[in-house]
Amino acid sequence: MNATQGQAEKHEFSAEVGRLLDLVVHALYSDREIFLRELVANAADATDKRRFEALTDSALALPENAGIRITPEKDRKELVISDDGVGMTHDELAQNLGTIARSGTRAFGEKLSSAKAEDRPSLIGQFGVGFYAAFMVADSVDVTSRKAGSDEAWTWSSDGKGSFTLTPSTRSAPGTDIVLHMKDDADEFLDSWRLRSIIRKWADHISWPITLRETKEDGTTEDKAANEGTALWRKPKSEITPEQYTEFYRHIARAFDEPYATMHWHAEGTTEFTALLFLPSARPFDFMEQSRESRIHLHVRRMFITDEADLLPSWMRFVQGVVDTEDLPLNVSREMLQATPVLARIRKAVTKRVLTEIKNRAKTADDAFTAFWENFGAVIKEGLWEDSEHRQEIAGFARFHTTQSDDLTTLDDYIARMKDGQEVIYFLTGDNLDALKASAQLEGFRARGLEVLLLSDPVDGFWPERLHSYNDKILRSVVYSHGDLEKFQTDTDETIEPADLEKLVPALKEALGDTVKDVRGTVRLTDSAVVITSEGGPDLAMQRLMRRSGQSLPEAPPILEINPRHPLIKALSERVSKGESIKDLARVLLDLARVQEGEPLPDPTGFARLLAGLLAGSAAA
Ligand SMILES: Nc1ncnc2c1ncn2[C@@H]1O[C@H](COP(=O)(O)OP(=O)(O)OP(=O)(O)O)[C@@H](O)[C@H]1O
Repeated sequence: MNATQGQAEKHEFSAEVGRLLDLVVHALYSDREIFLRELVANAADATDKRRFEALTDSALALPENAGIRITPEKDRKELVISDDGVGMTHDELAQNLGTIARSGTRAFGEKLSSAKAEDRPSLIGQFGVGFYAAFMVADSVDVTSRKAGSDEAWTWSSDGKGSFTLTPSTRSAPGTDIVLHMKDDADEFLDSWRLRSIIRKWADHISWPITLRETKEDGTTEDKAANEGTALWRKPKSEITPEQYTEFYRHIARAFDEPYATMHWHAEGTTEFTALLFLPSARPFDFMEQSRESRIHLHVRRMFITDEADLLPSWMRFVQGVVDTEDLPLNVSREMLQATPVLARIRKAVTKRVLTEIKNRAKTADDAFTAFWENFGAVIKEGLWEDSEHRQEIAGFARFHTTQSDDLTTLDDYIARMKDGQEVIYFLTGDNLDALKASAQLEGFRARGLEVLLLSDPVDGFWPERLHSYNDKILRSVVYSHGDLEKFQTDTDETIEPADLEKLVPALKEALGDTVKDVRGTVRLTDSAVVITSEGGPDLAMQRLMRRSGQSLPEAPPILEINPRHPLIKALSERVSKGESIKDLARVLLDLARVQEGEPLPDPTGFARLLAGLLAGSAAA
């Protein structure tokens, strides 16, 4: 199986692979055994893939005894992992094993290099380091692969130090052999008992047979079954221990945490299926960068079919697990999967069950649910935007930050705390929680004891437009709610005489020209002098978000609102009544409002110069 003929081509690893390899090998020493989990999972994926492709091309059919073979060669200090999977071409070997395609992998490298040593194993747990984990135990690795449907085989070889070679090779049948030339200190992974226990721990549920070559006392060898391969979800609940559930969850999610919730049930009736689903208790670190599709595994009569059947809405994509049905044929094609009503029925039932589980856990309102919400709330809120069927239910258990306290609140609790006469659930959206808490937009609401929801996840810019109302209470941004403020008393503004705006407003309008849409007095401010806002359409925070996500929006000048009780506005008003110019001050005032709102300045240098001039004047005075 090793390369014997032809010229070796030398290739350099992409820079990221080099760095990742270095990190994986040096940082994760204590968790070395997961190399086997990663290689066996890859072998199983490749075998699944070939089985699926053979449905439409019988030439690719798997051999009768298809499986994964693990062979320790103690004398040669080699460990060989072979599969009958789909295999890789020359280009696929170079691409898959020489570059990093997933952006998450890059982020992983960055996170790992900055993590404390004791946190590293759990990071690796959250992330399948994949094939490169082999270099934790091997000085060098040879991968010989023949693509199903092709006669050509190639061997990829590397010592994991910057480059790899590709050499023409031979293999009697399609599939892949991975030969690990083990490090001196990795002998334990050539022992059958050790290998067997790792397989039991990590790969027991893989439905392909895994065999382990064992040497008998007389020196002959025997391939012995090493995994149980029974589908755990088919066993009665009473026969499954919590540890087995956890191990299965970790296997299917490639995770290290405990499941937060385990849902295991058998449905009978119009559609028959068994489901074993989990809510994770930790968020995979690259979760927000992963694709938006649910990855629940669909099996038909125990046989893995696909993880692309979209069995749950994408706002539930954190759910992990398996659905196994009797009601589809084993040779179900992708087209059929999309069209069959069976899948639609299963999807409905499974979604309902997960929703009920989350709702029940939300009712307990304990720390575990808060942690769950902190991990996945930003994704769940996508459902408020796109899942019209469940929108109100999601709103019922969603949690929010507010101006009231540091604890998260529900909308029901917010409503219970509403002031007499308050009809509206107020919210403010923005980029981050601290900036929101300090926003000038909140001053008038704070002064009147009106609680405001603080929404700082990117998705918060969108869903309020579709939720409209909850329990007959309208949701509205504080940016568009200043009219409501007149209805509520505050004890701060009575004592200070407001400035006369009659001359100031036209003077500001003249000084600012078409850089503003309007200038007006406001009651929404107590501490700040000015605020900018927009009228109708998306508010300024939303406009910024939309621009950042690449949408082009027409530039609309903002409205400048001024606080008649602020000393600066009073001073300006006096200047105007004395007939003095406020041209420069007006421009600084507008830019100050922009800075406060987090808006970019159109002319930062001009602003700095003007401000320096004004400061020089006041410092000299
Ligand atoms: N035994 C194999 N047979 C066929 N292709 C393989 C095999 N092992 C790896 N590959 C290919 O190489 C790619 C990279 O493997 P690697 O384990 O590094 O990442 P991954 O499996 O895509 O992701 P992860 O392991 O991080 O979940 C795989 O996606 C697959 O295309």
